[in-house]
Amino acid sequence: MPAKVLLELKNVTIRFGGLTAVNELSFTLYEGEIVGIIGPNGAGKTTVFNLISGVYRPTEGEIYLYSENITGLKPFQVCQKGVGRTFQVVKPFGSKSVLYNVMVGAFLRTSDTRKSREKALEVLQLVGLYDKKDVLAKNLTIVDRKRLEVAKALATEPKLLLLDEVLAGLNPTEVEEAVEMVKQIHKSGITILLIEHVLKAAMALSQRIIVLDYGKKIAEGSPEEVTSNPEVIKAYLGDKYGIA
Ligand SMILES: Nc1ncnc2c1ncn2[C@@H]1O[C@H](COP(=O)(O)OP(=O)(O)OP(=O)(O)O)[C@@H](O)[C@H]1O
Repeated sequence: MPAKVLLELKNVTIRFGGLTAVNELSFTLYEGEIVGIIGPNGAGKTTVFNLISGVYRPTEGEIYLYSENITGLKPFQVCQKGVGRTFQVVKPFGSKSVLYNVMVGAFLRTSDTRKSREKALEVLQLVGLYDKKDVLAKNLTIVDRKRLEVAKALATEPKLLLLDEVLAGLNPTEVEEAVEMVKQIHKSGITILLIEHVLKAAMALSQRIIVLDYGKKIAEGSPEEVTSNPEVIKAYLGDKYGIA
């Protein structure tokens, strides 16, 4: 049986004044995929996440989740429908424990404290933070803060997880660990759409890549296909991150 369509963007455009941050973007995401969105600085990647998660409403176009038009829904409604996300800049409740922070996410699905604690402990195990459940969030290292951010999103029980640069700022060993974590999450049955600047890792993780430049999709395909695409190479020339 062919995979089910989970998410569909149809000609999505958003303008901020005179700037078209995302320009007639269309793509389809199937259940069970890991898809990466890459592109130079300012290409519109985070704006795409803000559009999907309801932070922004598109100026034009529609967004469908399991064939339901979710365009214009509020962020908590999109989250309730099964889309979890992390943010590029992580903002935990610093003076609260790791467990508390994750339970906040779990309360989206239950008002029962015991159940929310159980869910939080389960996702802490999945992201490798179980042993640090009682540590105050502000005392976590960068890599653990990223894990916490992912755990908070997972606690909302998403069907689709949007990961915004979870590998940025990590050293090579930490990147390897984080890549492993993303693979585990995917194995647990969650579809993943990720934005990455660490291109090697994005390539290693993603089955399919969408390349944005100035808000437009300039390429889509397997990692091999997009990295040999002349337009993609041109878009990255001069970008400090390079293609490698
Ligand atoms: N709320 C906003 N108001 C005005 N302009 C915005 C807003 N949000 C994003 N932009 C602009 O839209 C463009 C795309 O930004 P976006 O953050 O989506 O890019 P990005 O690909 O995620 O970049 P980076 O890799 O640097 O995070 C940029 O020119 C940005 O300045």
